[in-house]
Amino acid sequence: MSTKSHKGAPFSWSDPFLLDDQLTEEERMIRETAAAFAADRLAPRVEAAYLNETTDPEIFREMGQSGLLGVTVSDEYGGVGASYVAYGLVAREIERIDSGYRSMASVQSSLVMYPIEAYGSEDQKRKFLPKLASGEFIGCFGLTEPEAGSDPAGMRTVARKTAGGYVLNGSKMWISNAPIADVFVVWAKSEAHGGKVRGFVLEKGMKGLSAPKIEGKLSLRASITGEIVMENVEVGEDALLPHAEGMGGPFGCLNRARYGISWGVMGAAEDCWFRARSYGLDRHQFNRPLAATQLYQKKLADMQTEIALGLQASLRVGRLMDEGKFAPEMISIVKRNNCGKALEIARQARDMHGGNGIQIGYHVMRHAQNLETVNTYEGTHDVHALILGRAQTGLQAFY
Ligand SMILES: Cc1cc2nc3c(=O)[nH]c(=O)nc-3n(C[C@H](O)[C@H](O)[C@H](O)COP(=O)(O)OP(=O)(O)OC[C@H]3O[C@@H](n4cnc5c(N)ncnc54)[C@H](O)[C@@H]3O)c2cc1C
Repeated sequence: MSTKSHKGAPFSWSDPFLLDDQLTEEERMIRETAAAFAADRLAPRVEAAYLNETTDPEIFREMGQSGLLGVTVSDEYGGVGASYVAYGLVAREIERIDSGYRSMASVQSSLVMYPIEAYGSEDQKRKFLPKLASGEFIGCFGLTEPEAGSDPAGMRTVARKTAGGYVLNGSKMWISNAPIADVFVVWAKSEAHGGKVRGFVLEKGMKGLSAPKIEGKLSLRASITGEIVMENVEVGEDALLPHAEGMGGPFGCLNRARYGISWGVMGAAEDCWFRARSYGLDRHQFNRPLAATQLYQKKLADMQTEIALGLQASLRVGRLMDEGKFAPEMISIVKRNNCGKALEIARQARDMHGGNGIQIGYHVMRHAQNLETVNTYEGTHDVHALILGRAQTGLQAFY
């Protein structure tokens, strides 16, 4: 008998395409754990952290205890061994509270644990991964430099060969978690490998290694950012990530983080959308709720549409990643689209809150400020357009 209904089903305004039904039991459980963690542990902290520009390192241990770090990393090394879709769902729930908290977790999972698992030696995996998964160690990822942002291949950090290993010199800029990090995954041009980019795992306390905080950010204020300064940092051969050579190494990590961001920003956008809807129902002007006006409803409809489409697209890319069938350009589509749309939604929600929208207690302006960074880091909105333009024309328009 056909199961097709001609009557249609009830419409769920907050989950229009029934995303929840497309998840496995395990994915739903992980999402619920992340949502409870975000509500209980992150939401109560975020206003003070943002206003005072402070990052509590304890959050990493709390995330670790809740199984939110290294979601895709094998359980043999302390990770959760779950799907990329589960990882995306965690990012969405954390970023519903703040993009800074999601940045802290993304860096740890995709930019530090992933390269150690994918490119590291067995010794490196055993030494670092379990402690990164538990949050005992905090990690950071140093690719960007003062003179090399969108074009990381222009980096100046060098690794020179010594008798027992390497000596590193250079500086990295805009590095999330750096001032509080124990483990530094840094990328340098290695003279011993024909100038090819290689990854190194440095540890806090090494002579010549420092990570000063960058002060005065007006965005991502709950997530600490710093420089990494390397002045004749001597490391043994065991600091080299043996299985990555060339820009494919850092880009492999960035693909994972960018994918997670595409889900994360939809969480921030959903928070803005839900708040704008509630505000419009409560707030009366001209003797009726704001939400009763056509313009207000049109804005809510735009938010709902973009979020529903963005989440479906990220889910599709996540499933393809889990099947090993993704291409990096797919990630450019969802990173670029979802960040741009989330930023527009947050700005719109700020406007819909009127004067209250600029207050910390209404949250929407904090999301908008944060999303300015998220639209820029991990490949700017325009640089992802160039990646997609190249893929369809065969013409490189970067220079
Ligand atoms: C808060 C924060 C946290 C960060 N965390 C990290 C981290 O943990 N690790 C890390 O390695 N990096 C990190 N970054 C760095 C981030 O990835 C870079 O800022 C980003 O890649 C852009 O580089 P840039 O700032 O040098 O800008 P630029 O590359 O100088 O770009 C400036 C503008 O020029 C445009 N542009 C650049 N090239 C072209 C082109 N060919 N054609 C047209 N337009 C172009 C860009 O789109 C942008 O609008 C972080 C940044 C911030 C702000």
